[in-house]
Amino acid sequence: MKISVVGTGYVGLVSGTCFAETGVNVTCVDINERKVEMLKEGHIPIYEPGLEDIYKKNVEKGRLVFTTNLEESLKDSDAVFIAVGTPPDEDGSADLKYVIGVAREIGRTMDHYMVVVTKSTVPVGTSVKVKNAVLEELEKRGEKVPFDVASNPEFLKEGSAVDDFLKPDRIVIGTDSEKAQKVMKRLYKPFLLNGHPILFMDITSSEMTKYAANSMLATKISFINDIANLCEIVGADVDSVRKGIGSDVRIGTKFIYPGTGYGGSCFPKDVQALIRTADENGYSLEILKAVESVNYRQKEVLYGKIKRHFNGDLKGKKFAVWGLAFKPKTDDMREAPSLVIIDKLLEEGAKVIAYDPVASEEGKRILGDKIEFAKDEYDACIDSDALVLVTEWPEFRLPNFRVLRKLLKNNLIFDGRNIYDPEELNEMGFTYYAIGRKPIIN
Ligand SMILES: NC(=O)c1ccc[n+]([C@@H]2O[C@H](COP(=O)([O-])OP(=O)(O)OC[C@H]3O[C@@H](n4cnc5c(N)ncnc54)[C@H](O)[C@@H]3O)[C@@H](O)[C@H]2O)c1
Ligand SMILES: O=c1ccn([C@@H]2O[C@H](COP(=O)(O)OP(=O)(O)O[C@H]3O[C@H](CO)[C@@H](O)[C@H](O)[C@H]3O)[C@@H](O)[C@H]2O)c(=O)[nH]1
Repeated sequence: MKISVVGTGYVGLVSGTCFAETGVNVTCVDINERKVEMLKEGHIPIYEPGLEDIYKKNVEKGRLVFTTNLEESLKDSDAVFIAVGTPPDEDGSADLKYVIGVAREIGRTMDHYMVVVTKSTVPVGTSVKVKNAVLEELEKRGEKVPFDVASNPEFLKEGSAVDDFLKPDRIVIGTDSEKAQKVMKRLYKPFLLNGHPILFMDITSSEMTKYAANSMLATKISFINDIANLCEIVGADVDSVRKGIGSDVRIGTKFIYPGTGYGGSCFPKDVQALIRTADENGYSLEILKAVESVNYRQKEVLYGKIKRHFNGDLKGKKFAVWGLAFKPKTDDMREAPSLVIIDKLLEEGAKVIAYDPVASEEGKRILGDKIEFAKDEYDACIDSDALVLVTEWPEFRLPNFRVLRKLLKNNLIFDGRNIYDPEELNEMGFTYYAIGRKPIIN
């Protein structure tokens, strides 16, 4: 089979590469010439564990190619996947200009039957817009090229995108065409050998499934963050409570880790977009509105602890921030809690020196010389007043606390992800603040 994937971001590049891994011929298309050049020269523009190996292998085999020319990519394709960005518009709704722009270009250039698949996260009704955009362009050409549309939301997570794509929990396909179903079934069969299902449904339900899934996950996170804050007030330990509730299989252990609020390019914008869809349809999604406001508040919780510890005076203090990316194993800083915490510290006249194993370059691009960048996690702590852990990279989990005690001016740690053992830090004489747990004061 042969497919085109339009957009070579986290979703497009991972999807295209993983499809190539099954033997499909894949052409990845992007309008960003620099990105396409990089990819042609053997460099991946994003950090995603495991991607480089299969990218190199499939490029060598000639099954994975890159271009800026959509028309050329569509030649002989059985399907074209639209995987471009859908950033939030000013009012919170998803901006569809890139998706519809690509649909129009497909309509202008396609010359044989194919399935036009929307993989970007798009609100209910978008596949109809995609279909109409293609039809309008075909009409302008005065040609009748047959095609079907399908909605195929993507559920991969950054940091484990390749694994998630190769071993999905389920594949969701919305389409009303049997022919399109057959093409999609054929393409996805190699990923479902683990017995996980391919779920066919109507297009509207498929589009809704993506937003409902992300909103449910965001709700779990805001719920546990709210509970964590209450635990602190009443003297409970949220880590015990998390384990206590998570062992009930109806609740489950995943996505109930409290922290500094959810970030990234998906939850914040998708929760907002679903609230907006409901508003437009005369319905108010009360739970999601609370999820959003709890998350907004949560991003400032760690900063609040820092400010209170220093009795409101942060002027001239220096903080070592560990972790800039919105989560471990990615270089993505979109909506990262680190940005909120750093901004707040700088506003109060504090200095920040940050270290991230992968996102430091992205940090330099976004923050410029507003903060300093350390060469490693220990370097960041030299003469800092406190360590502020924001992103739980694996290499931050077991630092040498004896060394930290020597480097830091005060034995003081603010842990935004509850990764350290309070008792161990107490024994070592640290003052330790975490989320939803009693502080250790030494
Ligand atoms: N990042 C994730 O983890 C994730 C997971 C599931 C779903 N999604 C959804 O998938 C979509 C893409 O997300 P992403 O994170 O990969 O975005 P991204 O910003 O990383 O990449 C989008 C790419 O599309 C390209 N593009 C824009 N217009 C184009 C055009 N007309 N022709 C060709 N290329 C074009 C851009 O240059 C860019 O490289 C979004 O709707 C997002 O919500 C993202
Ligand atoms: O228990 C948890 C789990 C996650 N987070 C935070 O939630 C955010 C999002 O994390 P995660 O979901 O792992 O990463 P994403 O790459 O944003 O993936 C989400 O968004 C994608 C884009 O739509 C979906 O495809 C995925 O299924 C969905 O998990 C990050 O800031 C995490 O730190 C928590 O605070 N506590």
